[in-house]
Amino acid sequence: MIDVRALAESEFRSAHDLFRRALLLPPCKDDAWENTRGRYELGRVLGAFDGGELAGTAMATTNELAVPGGQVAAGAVTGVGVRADRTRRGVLRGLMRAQLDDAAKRGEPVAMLHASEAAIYERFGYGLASRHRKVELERARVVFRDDAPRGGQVRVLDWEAAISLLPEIYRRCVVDRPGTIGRNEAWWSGMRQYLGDGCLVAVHADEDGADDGFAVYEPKPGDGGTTVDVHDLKGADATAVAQLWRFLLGIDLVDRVVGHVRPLDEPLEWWLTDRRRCAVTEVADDLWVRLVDVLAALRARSYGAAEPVVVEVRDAFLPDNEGGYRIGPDGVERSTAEPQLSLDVSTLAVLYLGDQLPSTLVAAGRIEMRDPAAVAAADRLFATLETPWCGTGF
Ligand SMILES: CC(=O)SCCNC(=O)CCNC(=O)[C@H](O)C(C)(C)COP(=O)(O)OP(=O)(O)OC[C@H]1O[C@@H](n2cnc3c(N)ncnc32)[C@H](O)[C@@H]1OP(=O)(O)O
Repeated sequence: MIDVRALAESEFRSAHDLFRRALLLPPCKDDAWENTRGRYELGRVLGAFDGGELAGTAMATTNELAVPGGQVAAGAVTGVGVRADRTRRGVLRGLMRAQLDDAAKRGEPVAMLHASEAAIYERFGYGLASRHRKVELERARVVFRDDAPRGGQVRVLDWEAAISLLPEIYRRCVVDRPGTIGRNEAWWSGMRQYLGDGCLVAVHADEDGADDGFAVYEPKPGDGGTTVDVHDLKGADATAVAQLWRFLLGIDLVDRVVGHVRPLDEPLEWWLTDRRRCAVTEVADDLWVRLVDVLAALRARSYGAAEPVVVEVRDAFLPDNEGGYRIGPDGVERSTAEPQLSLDVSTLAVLYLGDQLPSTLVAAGRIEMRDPAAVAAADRLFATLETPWCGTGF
């Protein structure tokens, strides 16, 4: 019999260590715990007990998610782990049940996570809502085109000097793109701990001297030359982002620059005279999203101009969501009209931020098409200008 309850603060560290062991990592050291404990929110850290012993844990932190045309309250789910000697007997299922029920009680329409494995979370209604890519560039062979955006100034700071600036730049400049989430103080101190001491920060200021972008990067010497790993690069506009890349690709003695967790639509290759110098070496899962309250979640985003479409949603894990929804540019309502499209709630999550169009998921067999005319309308409703991207680990 598995019992799930919210843990007391005094139990957080053992939950964290259990999570780390599940990820095959050693227990947390005292100083690292000091930087980590702030992420644990009382009431949102769950423990699953089997025979009175802690067998698994999952937590969520209160956050917001940018969706097309707006923001929605979203719990950021993390710290999910089950003891290796207690797996495959329903511990995670019990934790997911308690966590999604709690999110519903809090009135949080969306839950989100980064998944360790792609096969775990769909059964609980999560769908892959955004993806990111990795890019690798040989510095000596990169030349920026004359028409690539240019302007402002980049200055280099060490982490201690930069940390007072970055949260504010992030808050002001990185807001609209679907998939963006908030970064609180605890997140930034966790980031500091995660990064090595060799990390540096480049800050971009626009023509008026206002800071509007930053890159956190780490030069790493190795046998094949020196690589700069770009861990985090965000900017208010294309000029800030292009200028930061120009800076990183211009650092002396560097052989290779690797951008991790970059948005799929970043136009880096289009800024170069030879686009093949920017090698995309990986496209991977970014954010998984769960629509906890389908009506509220659908209402939180905007839609393109098209005829409304009636969509039937199936949701075995949270059956209150099941039924028809009329989705149109003027809003979303529950509907008892004959559905034109039918899909699982996890597939709706794939559409939610605009990463995939309905027509793609019809072709994939993930959406049942009852009225073919509805597919083109659904594409126009769900399409977004920017590709979704979270780019924030948690
Ligand atoms: C957001 C994050 O924190 S991601 C990090 C997730 N944690 C990890 O990857 C750490 C290592 N793994 C673990 O701790 C565990 O194996 C977990 C958390 C992935 C799964 O926990 P369990 O208690 O074994 O899962 P549980 O027994 O409740 O299984 C529920 C269902 O998921 C399936 N499942 C569980 N783990 C996996 C997996 N890794 N791959 C595929 N299916 C899985 C089970 O087969 C079961 O399927 P069913 O619904 O068809 O019966």
